Amino acid sequence: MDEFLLKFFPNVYHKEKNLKEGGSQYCKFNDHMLQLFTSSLYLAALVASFAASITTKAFGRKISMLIGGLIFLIGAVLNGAAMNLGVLILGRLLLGVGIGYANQSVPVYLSEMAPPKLRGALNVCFQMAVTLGILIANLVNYGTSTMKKNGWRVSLVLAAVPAVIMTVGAVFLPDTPNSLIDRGQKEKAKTMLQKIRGTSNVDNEFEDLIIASDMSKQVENPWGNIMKPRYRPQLTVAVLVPFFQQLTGINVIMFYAPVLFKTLGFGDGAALMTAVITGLVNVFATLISIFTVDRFGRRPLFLVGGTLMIICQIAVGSIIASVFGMDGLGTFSKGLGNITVAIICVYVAAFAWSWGPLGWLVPSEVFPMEIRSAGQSINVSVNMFFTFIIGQIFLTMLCEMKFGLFFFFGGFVVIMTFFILFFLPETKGIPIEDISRIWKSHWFWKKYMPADDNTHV
Ligand SMILES: OC[C@H]1O[C@](O)(CO)[C@@H](O)[C@@H]1O
Repeated sequence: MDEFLLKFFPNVYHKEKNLKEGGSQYCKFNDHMLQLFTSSLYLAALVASFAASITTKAFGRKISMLIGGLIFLIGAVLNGAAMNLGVLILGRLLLGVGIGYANQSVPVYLSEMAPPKLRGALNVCFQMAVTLGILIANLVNYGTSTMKKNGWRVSLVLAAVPAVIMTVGAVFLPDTPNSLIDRGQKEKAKTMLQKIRGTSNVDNEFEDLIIASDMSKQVENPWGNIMKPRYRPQLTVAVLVPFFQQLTGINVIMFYAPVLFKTLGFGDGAALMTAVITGLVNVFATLISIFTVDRFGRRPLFLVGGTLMIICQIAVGSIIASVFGMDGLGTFSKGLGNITVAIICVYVAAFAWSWGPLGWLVPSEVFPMEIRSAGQSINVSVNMFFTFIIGQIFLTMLCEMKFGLFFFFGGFVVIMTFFILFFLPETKGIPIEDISRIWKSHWFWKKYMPADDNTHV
């Protein structure tokens, strides 16, 4: 929104206005402060996810959600009231801390509360909520962009709504049985398990939870443990899957869709509307994942999604190259602009049934108990780190690499699709306690598996 740019990023505003008469389209939004504004949130989230793992372990999942909600609320209010760039970025950092706490505690909470046979679908619901949030934010931006004054303030302060829901919700949510056992409250844990399973017959599951908790307490140093050769496959997944998820380039579309569409020559309103369309596609394609992930498995979703993404990235890169060339001079015809948006929608859909949800699901289901907490922290922090990197350098990359940027991300999707093909075993339908057998029978990873070792089962 012009009013926002003029107030906080006047350089970007003037550069954009001057360009209306021509000049390179690739660099008009290249501004380090604008990128810092976008990406500072993820840096804060990365640091907070480690703090959250300590809070979550010591005080329970709901306390972490409560802290996350409250800090997010303060961030939203600061952002809406910001009078200068410093306060704006401070608010953004607090939003990040809230997100770090939420990302760490909510998936753990969900998977501990879920009955085992619903765990996959419920886990994908986490990403479903992420995509719904993005869509609502895009709609809010579309609505507030037409306000004469202070549209940006309304847009930013409305982040307080989910913050209040989360804070109040956390007060009323019960704690998970796993967390209660971990904190020595066995009786309470059993009553809770009976309540959430809807039956008094929970002895077997309760026994398993006690054993799992005892086992995890025996592991003195999960961080040292996860570095052992026998956990190499899991460590590889915990690092590479979130890294690859971000290197699909999805957040270029999610963060900068309006900017990208403006670069393609759409007006302000049309650019925001197009961002709403990609947001809708994102939500509906995530639904596809919920309904197919336990039927077809993870690998087919990854492989079909990856292949489609590669095709779309090559197509978008080629179209932009043909219109803007190397010097960034040129204008999109209406027809070609629409075709480009359609291709971007296919790309978003392919991501939303594959790397989006599976980027969270797959790492969370491959760790044996004794390294689960460490593995999950690695997963979240690698994800946040690369979200930060992409947020921080995208506008500069677009300016420097031009249309080549799309080939750059497309190249990464080629690599990750081959990684899935050769190195990721199928985890569909395998009970989490038996998960180590997928590595023992894998052509590559079996060499890391001690044949007679059962401690990690
Ligand atoms: O749906 C897109 C969103 O999904 C994620 O890749 C994972 O939650 C986010 O980084 C991104 O903004």
